[in-house]
Amino acid sequence: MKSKEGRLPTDCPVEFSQIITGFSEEAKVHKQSSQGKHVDQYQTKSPKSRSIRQRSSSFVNGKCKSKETPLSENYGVDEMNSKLDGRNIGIRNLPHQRELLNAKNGIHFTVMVAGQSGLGKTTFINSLFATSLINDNIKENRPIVRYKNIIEGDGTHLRFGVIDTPGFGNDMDNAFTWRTMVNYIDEEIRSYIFQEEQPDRTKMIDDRVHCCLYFLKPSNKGIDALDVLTMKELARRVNLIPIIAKADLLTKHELSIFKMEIREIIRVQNISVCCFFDNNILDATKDIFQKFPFSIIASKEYVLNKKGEKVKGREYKWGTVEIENEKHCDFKILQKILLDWHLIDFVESTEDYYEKCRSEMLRTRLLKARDCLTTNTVEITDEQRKFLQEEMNFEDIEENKLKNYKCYEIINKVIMDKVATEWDPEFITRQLEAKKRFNDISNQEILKIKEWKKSLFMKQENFNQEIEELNHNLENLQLECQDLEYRLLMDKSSNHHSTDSATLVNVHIKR
Ligand SMILES: Nc1nc2c(ncn2[C@@H]2O[C@H](COP(=O)(O)OP(=O)(O)OP(=O)(O)O)[C@@H](O)[C@H]2O)c(=O)[nH]1
Repeated sequence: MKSKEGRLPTDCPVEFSQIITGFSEEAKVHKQSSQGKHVDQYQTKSPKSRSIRQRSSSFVNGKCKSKETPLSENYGVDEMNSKLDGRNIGIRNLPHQRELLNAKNGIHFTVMVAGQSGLGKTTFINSLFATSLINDNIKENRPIVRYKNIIEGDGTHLRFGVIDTPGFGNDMDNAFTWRTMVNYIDEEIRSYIFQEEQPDRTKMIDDRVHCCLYFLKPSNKGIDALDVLTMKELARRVNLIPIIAKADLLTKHELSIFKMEIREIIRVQNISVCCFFDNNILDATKDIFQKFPFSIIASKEYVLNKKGEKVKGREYKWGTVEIENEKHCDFKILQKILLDWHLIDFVESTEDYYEKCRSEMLRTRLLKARDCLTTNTVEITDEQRKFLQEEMNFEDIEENKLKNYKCYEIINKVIMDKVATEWDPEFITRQLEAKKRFNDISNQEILKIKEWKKSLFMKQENFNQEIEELNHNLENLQLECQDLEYRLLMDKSSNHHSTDSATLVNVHIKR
């Protein structure tokens, strides 16, 4: 085995090769059989490799199709199988061909580690891959950090990616912290959909997340609301595996009570965790379900166990815990699930989810193209408008057949990225909050204006009253004036009259 790319030291994969023994042994089988010698897939020397092979081909889309029965028996077409040059041909050989194809193409597997800061995500990943993939001394100050590596062996390769979410939940306001992870998962799916539309698909980058390990605080006080909300959102998009971190901080009794509590919260909150462990599958995995949620102890230190062996673990005054001891924690079983038993299931189920997203996305692009005719949110040319009006039938989009591609061309990645931002719950909530704040402020201002108007009206009324009083006074004064004038006239006229009569008297006397 050799390693390229990433930070994995070249000597480390020796341990890693032990972890993925099944993977490399399968690769050996592929090599031998491709050289012309038939190797019965159910008769390989390693019983472990045999069980892996049986399980891998048993699971399709997360459901059990057939357990150990060869495909040909299922279909009753044994007669269709014949031998040519010592090699099986026909339907019996199809699963083998499929495995050859997988080995040739290699497997992409990306796991995200989420959960609140300081729960041992980095330590766990380094323990899981038995290497220092993530350098915990130089932690990057970004919410999402991606680590990539390739393990090659016997003609096949496993490209694995790890997405770390350092510092999750450290913000003052964590209401939308989960969006960073969810946006990342959505963006990778969206990017892959658009990459598939490119003419050259050989250089496609597949960064889709296949599984998310969610680290829960070891406590006997339930789960934080932030964890419940984040798990709910993640579980809608990815295979979610909740795990109890730092299980060495709980006693056996506390751990079993906490496990029951988590199971109950997950049930009540309707969080759809990874479905490979449900009860319609093999007994071995049924047993795994009893262990769910897995309790993990991680460590980068080596300690001496009771037998004096050097093992990865943690040392306490009361004793030593070994991370790979199944009696101490579920580390080993989780490692087998991730890198061995269910590796193919994770990839297959992600493909299923991807297909749903892809068809949903294409449908959305058609609807968005239809909206171009009624709204002007997307700028289109006159020619495009004419095409949408005359050539497209938006009532029955299936009828348009290949004409739909013109709509996909109009509603491109740039537009869909904008749509994704507009549909972002954080954006919508912030927008609603801003609208509410605006309404509150404008209501307050309207109230102020109303009061101001009211006081103006009152003032105006007072002024009017004053004016009325003044007018009234004026009128009275005018009346008084008139009266006085009249009296004056009267006085004058009476004086005049008396003067006239006095003059008359004088005239008479003179005569
Ligand atoms: N007791 C105990 N301590 C652990 C365990 N796993 C990790 N630690 C310790 O917890 C501390 C934090 O571990 P990290 O791996 O850096 O935690 P993290 O989740 O990656 O932290 P962030 O990157 O800040 O999100 C380190 O001192 C580890 O040694 C465990 O299983 N048990």
